[in-house]
Formats: sequence, structure tokens, C-alpha cells
Amino acid sequence: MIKLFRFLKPYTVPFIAVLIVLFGQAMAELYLPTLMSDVVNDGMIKGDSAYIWRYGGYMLIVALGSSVCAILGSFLSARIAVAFSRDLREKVFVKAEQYALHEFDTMGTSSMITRTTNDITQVQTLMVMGMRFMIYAPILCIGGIIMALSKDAHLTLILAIILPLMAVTIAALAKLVVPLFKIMQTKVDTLNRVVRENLIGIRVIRAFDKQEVEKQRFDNANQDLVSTAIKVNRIMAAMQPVMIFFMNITSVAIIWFAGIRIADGNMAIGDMMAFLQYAMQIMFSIIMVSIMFVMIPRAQASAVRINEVLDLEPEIKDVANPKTADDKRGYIEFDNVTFYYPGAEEPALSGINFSAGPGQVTAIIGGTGAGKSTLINLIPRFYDITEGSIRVNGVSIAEMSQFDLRQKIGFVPQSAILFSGTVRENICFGKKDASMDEVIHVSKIAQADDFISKMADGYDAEVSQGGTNLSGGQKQRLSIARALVRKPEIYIFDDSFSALDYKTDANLRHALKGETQNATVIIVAQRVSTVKDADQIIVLDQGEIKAIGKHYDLLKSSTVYKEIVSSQLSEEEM
Ligand SMILES: Nc1ncnc2c1ncn2[C@@H]1O[C@H](COP(=O)(O)OP(=O)(O)OP(=O)(O)O)[C@@H](O)[C@H]1O
Repeated sequence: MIKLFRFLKPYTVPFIAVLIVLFGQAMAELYLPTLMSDVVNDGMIKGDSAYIWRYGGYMLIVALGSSVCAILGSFLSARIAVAFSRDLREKVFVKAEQYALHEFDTMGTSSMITRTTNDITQVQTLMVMGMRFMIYAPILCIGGIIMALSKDAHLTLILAIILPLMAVTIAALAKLVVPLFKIMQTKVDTLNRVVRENLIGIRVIRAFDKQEVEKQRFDNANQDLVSTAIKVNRIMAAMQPVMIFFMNITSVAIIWFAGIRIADGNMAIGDMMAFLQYAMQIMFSIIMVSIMFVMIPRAQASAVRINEVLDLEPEIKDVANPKTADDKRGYIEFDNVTFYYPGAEEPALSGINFSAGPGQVTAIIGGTGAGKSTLINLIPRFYDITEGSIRVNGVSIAEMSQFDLRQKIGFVPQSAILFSGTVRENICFGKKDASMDEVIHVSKIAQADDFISKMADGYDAEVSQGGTNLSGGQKQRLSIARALVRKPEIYIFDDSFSALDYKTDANLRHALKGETQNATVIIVAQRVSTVKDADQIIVLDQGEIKAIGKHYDLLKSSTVYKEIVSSQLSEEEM
């Protein structure tokens, strides 16, 4: 957790201010019982009302000062902690944005959400308490002991017996509760995962009538978290009466023994009253510190999880002096590329060699799991290759900046992901400052203008989160328009026409031809009709290129291609 405190640096001045005002509060509170004892001993007992008024006035001023310090301390510490967690959330988010895809898989999306929200809140809560009590409680405790000793050294023997007993009790309770706090964070993770899977997969769950099963799964995760939380709260709840018991027994013992000492003439009444207050202050500060210590392990577990996110160095990084690749446009070369997914024993792709250039359409076809998506994911450098090299415009993509590389690419993923916002905003995601004419133009090419115009608000119609108010084909067309609006030099379509009917698919490809005639187009497709006009077709099977060529040549030369074609077209069509 200490590692995270480096992010407090911008708040050094308010942090020091917090320490100063809380020091002031502690000193004021330590002074009050002494003033009160003076009022009792020298004012009330001697019947000196002027003294009572004067010292009563001092007491009021000191109490007021203490309150002002307390308010300022709370205000400043809350502001620092909230600003600190805002900064931390931003750092975690920015870091996560740099992760390679498999690093996301390692962390887990739901765990990333818990880490960005709940875990940071745990650290924030501890930080508020820490700032509040870190300096205040020790001063109150040590100062209280010194003042109590100065009032009556004999009576402090009571504290010498009670305080260790209290410390042992707190330690025993903490030993029970600390491991439970740690477990709670992982249970929050599990609950988040179940909720997330259910919300995303709600249609599948309903279609398969699995509501009851999923409800049970949720109940189990929920109950699991609740039972741990109940255990923790039981122990924490037990702490309060136990501490009150200690405080009461201390008060009784002090009054009893002080009574004897007052009767013997060895102690003044005012000193007894002050002693009692110091004893309460000492005990209160011990309770505060112990509550903080009990909270530390939970926040510590959260801090470890936050540090895991911050310390994970993204595997895919820009080189120190990235090269530009602007001498040519749209040239892609795969040179003996082999790729293993992290941790996989078999390569997903091996010995891939091909090149593609501007004005050329390259189609990739193959059975499911052949490695088509993997291949095109390597071009924007979503993964780093294991062997060989991939060059864009003659420059290895590992030597270019990721920003530069991805600026050159219009990527349409397999599953169309849209964001909440309007249709226009979703299309402009590809180019922030695209004009309305550009948006309409690309929508027409993507065969989206028709359905957008029919929507109540047209281009200003709202797309719900994840695009759930659109059909699969409509989503695909919007994500194609989003890629087109960038006017990139390389287009990558990952099975992006699969949800379109044959007619729309044909119209779209026809319209695309004009738009992309100077660009390099790579199309992954399952349908032969989508790929057969391509300038080159790459036939992929089990991560290897089995053949490259045009449709008619491949029909003669490649048995794998022929099998794919014959499974889709009749003898006559072939
Ligand atoms: N993130 C991943 N981690 C590990 N292995 C993966 C990952 N993604 C894909 N694979 C594996 O890599 C191989 C190729 O998958 P890929 O998604 O590239 O196939 P595909 O040809 O695009 O299939 P489809 O047409 O079904 O989409 C498969 O064996 C798959 O299990």
C-alpha cells in the first residue's frame, strides 16, 4: 500500500495542513481536562466565581479551537482521499487501455471493474481514517498517559492493568477478522463476474430457459459474500460492547480508588475528574487505532490488486524511436510468420507468407478455428508474433508506433461493437471531425443509410449500450461505416458481412469497390460468394496457408478450397 502513497505527492501541502490541524485538535483536547480540573479545584471548591468564569471562558475557547481543527481536518482529509482515488482510477484505466488483449484475459474484465471501483474505495476509506487518526490518536494516547501520570501516578496502575487486557482482546478479534476481510474482496470479484456474465448473456440464458440455474448461481455467489460479511460484522459488532465494558470497568475502578485517595486527602476532586477524562481519551485512541489496523489488511489486499494492474507492463510497447512508414501506402507483407497464443503449446499460425498491396482485395477463407481472425489481428499488432516479421509499407510493425500503425487501418471486427450514443457519434468514432456529408456518404456505401433514415431521429437516433436496439446486420453495417469514414489505407473486414443477406452483401461489396479502389482490402469470410471476386484468396487450414490464388485457379489446384466451395455451391454454380 505504501507504494500507492507516491500518488499523494501532488497533495503534500494539504496533507501537511491536515497533520497540523489534527495536532492542534489533539493538543486542545488534552488541555481541556486540565482546565476543567483547575475550575473544580481552584474555582468551585474555593467558591471563586471570577476564577470559574475566566477558566470556563478559556475552556470554551479551547473547545471551539478543537472543533474548528476537527472540521478542517475532516474536510481536508476527505478532499485529499477523494482526489487521490480519482487520480488512481484514472491511472488504472489508462494502464488498462495499454494492455494487450491477452493481458485483459489474464486480469479478467470483472476483476478489472472491481479493482477500478471497489478496491480503490477500500484504499480511500482507509486513507480518510488514516489521515484522521494517524497523528491524532498517538498524540492523544501518549499525551493522555503523560497528563494522567501528572495528575496521579498511583491511579495509572489501573491503566497499566486494563490497557494490556484491552490490547490482547483487540488483537484476538483482529486475528479472526483480518483473513475474512481479505477473502471478501475475492468474493466481490466472483459476484461481479456472475452478474456480468448474466447481463451480457441474458438472451442466451432466456433462450435456453436457464434463468433458474443462473439465479441459483447468483444466489450462491451472493450468499457466499453475505455469509463472510455477516461473520466480519458479527466480530466487529462484538468489539463495541467489549470496548464499552472495558471503558466502564475502568471508570468504576478509577472512581473507586480515586474516592479512597480523595478521602485520605491525597488527591483533589478536579484531578480525579481530569484523570477520568484522560483515561477515556487513551482508551478511545487505542480503539480508533485498532479499528484502523483491522481495516488495513482489507485495504492492503485491495492495494495489492491495484498495484498488480499498475505494475503489469504491457507486452506490446512502442520502441524508443519509432519509424514512420509513409513512403508507400497500403503494402502489407507477412514474412514467415509463426504465432503462439500466450501459454499455448501449438501455434495458431505457422510459416505464413503473403503480401497485399493497394487496389488489391485479399480474401482469407478457411474452416472454423483455421486461424483467420488470428491472422488479421496480427496486422494492427493486437498480439506480437513469435517468429518472422510483418511489414507495413516496408517497415516492421514492431518498429512503428502503435498509434501510427492503427491510424492506417480501418478495422471491422467479427462481432460489431457499438457504444452508447447516437448513430452519428458511433460512425464518427472512426473520425472525430467527420462532416455530415461524409457520414451520409459512408453510410450509403455501408448500405446503412436506408435503415438509419427510417429511424425516428435518423442519424441522431440513440444507439443503446452495446447496440441492443439494432439488428445484427444493422450493427455490422454501422461498424463498416465507422471504418470507412477514416479513409484508411488498409481495410480489414473480419467476417463482417456474415449477418447480411446475399443481396445486401453483394450491394455492399459493389459499393465498396469504388470507395476502396486505392486501398488494400483484407476480407475474412466464410461465404464463397463473398471471396470469389477477390484478387487473391488465401486458403487457411489449421494455421497454415494451403493455397493462394484466384477463385478459378484454386478450384483447379486446391482440394481444401474445392471442398469449401463444393459445400456451399452446386456443381453447376462451381
Ligand atoms: N485469445 C485466444 N487465446 C488462445 N487461443 C486462441 C485465442 N483466440 C483463438 N485461439 C485459438 O486459435 C485458433 C484460431 O482461432 P481463430 O479465431 O483465429 O479462428 P478463425 O479461423 O477465425 O475461426 P472462426 O471462423 O470460427 O472465427 C483456434 O484454435 C482458437 O482456439
